[in-house]
Amino acid sequence: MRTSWADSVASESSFAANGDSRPARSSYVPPHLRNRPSNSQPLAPAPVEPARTAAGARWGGGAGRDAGRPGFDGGRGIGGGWNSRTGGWDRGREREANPFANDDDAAEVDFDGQENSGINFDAYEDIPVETSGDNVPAPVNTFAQIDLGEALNENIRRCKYVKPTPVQRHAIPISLAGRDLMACAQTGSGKTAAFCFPIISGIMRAQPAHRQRGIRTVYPLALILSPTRELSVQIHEEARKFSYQTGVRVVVAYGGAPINQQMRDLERGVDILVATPGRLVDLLERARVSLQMIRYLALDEADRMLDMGFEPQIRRIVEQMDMPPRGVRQTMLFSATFPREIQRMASDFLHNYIFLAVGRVGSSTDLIVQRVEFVLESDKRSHLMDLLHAQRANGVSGKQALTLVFVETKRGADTLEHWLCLNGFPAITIHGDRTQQEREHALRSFKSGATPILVATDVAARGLDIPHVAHVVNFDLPNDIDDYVHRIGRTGRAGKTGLATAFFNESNASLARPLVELMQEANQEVPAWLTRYAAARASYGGGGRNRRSGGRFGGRDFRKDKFCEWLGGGGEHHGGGGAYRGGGGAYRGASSGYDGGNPCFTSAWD
Ligand SMILES: Nc1ncnc2c1ncn2[C@@H]1O[C@H](COP(=O)(O)OP(=O)(O)OP(=O)(O)O)[C@@H](O)[C@H]1O
Repeated sequence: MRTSWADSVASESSFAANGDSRPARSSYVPPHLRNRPSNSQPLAPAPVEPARTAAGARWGGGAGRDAGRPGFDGGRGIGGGWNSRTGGWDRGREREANPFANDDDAAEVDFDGQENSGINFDAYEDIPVETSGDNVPAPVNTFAQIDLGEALNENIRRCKYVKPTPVQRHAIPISLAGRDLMACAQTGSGKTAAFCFPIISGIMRAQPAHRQRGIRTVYPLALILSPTRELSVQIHEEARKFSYQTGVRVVVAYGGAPINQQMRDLERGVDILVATPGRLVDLLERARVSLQMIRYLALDEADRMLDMGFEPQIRRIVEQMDMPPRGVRQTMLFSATFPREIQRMASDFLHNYIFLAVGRVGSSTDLIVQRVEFVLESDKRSHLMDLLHAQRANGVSGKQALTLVFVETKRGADTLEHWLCLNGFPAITIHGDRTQQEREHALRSFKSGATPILVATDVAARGLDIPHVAHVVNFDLPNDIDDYVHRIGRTGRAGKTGLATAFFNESNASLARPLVELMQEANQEVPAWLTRYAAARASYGGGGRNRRSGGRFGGRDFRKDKFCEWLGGGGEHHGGGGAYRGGGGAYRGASSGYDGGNPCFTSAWD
């Protein structure tokens, strides 16, 4: 049980905001069950009807993009007529809570004095985009150019999305054409919608599938996997907005929350299942979920999902259960980073896929001012204090801007939080030793501004879309440059600007070189002392662990490297002998061979 001052302040303010005098812990409701109408009945198990979501009237027949995939009923082709679908919610459409209901409340939170320049996707206009693969569908410029269906278009309007972001402009037509996709695009650039829109629209337009019947087993049509519970909750919330009143039902399942509740929710019908791998395996083993009907598989933060920690679970889910094989299902992998080794492994899951790279690695970093300061371990706390004081002094009415502080260990997070609170800075932590309730409470308290400093381990590094984060501090730098990219990407999202400060010392020497290169690519000012560190490292041949996932771009299709190897010219690309590849010149020089004369791949510049 948390007892810190910050917690009590945050909990009090959140109770007050809810007009609720009961303590949150005793009234805990999992996030996916919130926002239901207050008079909704307790969730009694609904009559089990596994085929229900497929049974309603769906789109009329016609040749669809899935037509070529065995096992799929035909859907309407793109541009076909749209009818009202009454599948997922046909027995209780009136009970579908409005997922936009809380948006106005959120807008009322007073973030005066914090950076909020509004959505400015023009900032991404001149971002280079590269695609490779066979017959790449052309990008679109507007949502109107894509026939997503009126209900989904209405939700796009409700989300206030005026035009698609670069990754959406390219990825949506690719996915709507039924192609497998590996997409690498900057943090905060709208990847969630890029995979959700085609899935929702595809389910809406397809003929009802003949689903299996099981006693209590459900048969989702789409599976979205993400590495953390909070990210799954966030994707679920987004997907519910996108699918509001479309008849497509989205359910979330993640660890740390009561499984019985999640099973009851699943029994009410599921078209799209958003899940963390561990909880999904549990549900599969209990035969509560079957993957037999999966048409769409999306892995968010795909490089993380396929790294050593998660790979066995993902292989089990995708290859060893009852999911249709690649080529039959459609598979979409998304991340801001895609190391080459992971791409190679990921290709096991894909069929004749298109690789899409939008911008540089972490290239939202043009919007994020990156600073690196040399700070000895023993000076870190006082240095942080200086930053926070300065920030408070600069904020309107002395308010603390939302600041996310990354540390390496869970223990480190707790001690830093305690110390900050003792020194008058309201802080709260999120890490793997906290209960799920504590984790969700911490996020809510931070998002609302009640506790403006969140001390986090890498559990909060990926995917979380927290508006108004003004400053990310890498109190402890990560060992891997890709982790740095994701961490700083918690600010400077959706076209806004942000600030990222890193405390660097001897113990981070292995990161010097990739950090310098990343900063140079993002037109950041690199301190001379850091360049010297990087040069010293290079002369030792160090930095092998931190192979960047691409040079100028968010990623580089590893198939092209393979092609160059075959031509006998691959050495340069790999920085031979395991040394960090890139260093600017060698890599960039090699990229001329990358674009030209490759008979296997088309390459489109945007
Ligand atoms: N077309 C759009 N117009 C306006 N806002 C958008 C658009 N698409 C997405 N957004 C908003 O941009 C923000 C970032 O989107 P999202 O979380 O999907 O980014 P991401 O690319 O998945 O980031 P990360 O790599 O950190 O996971 C969200 O608040 C989302 O609502």
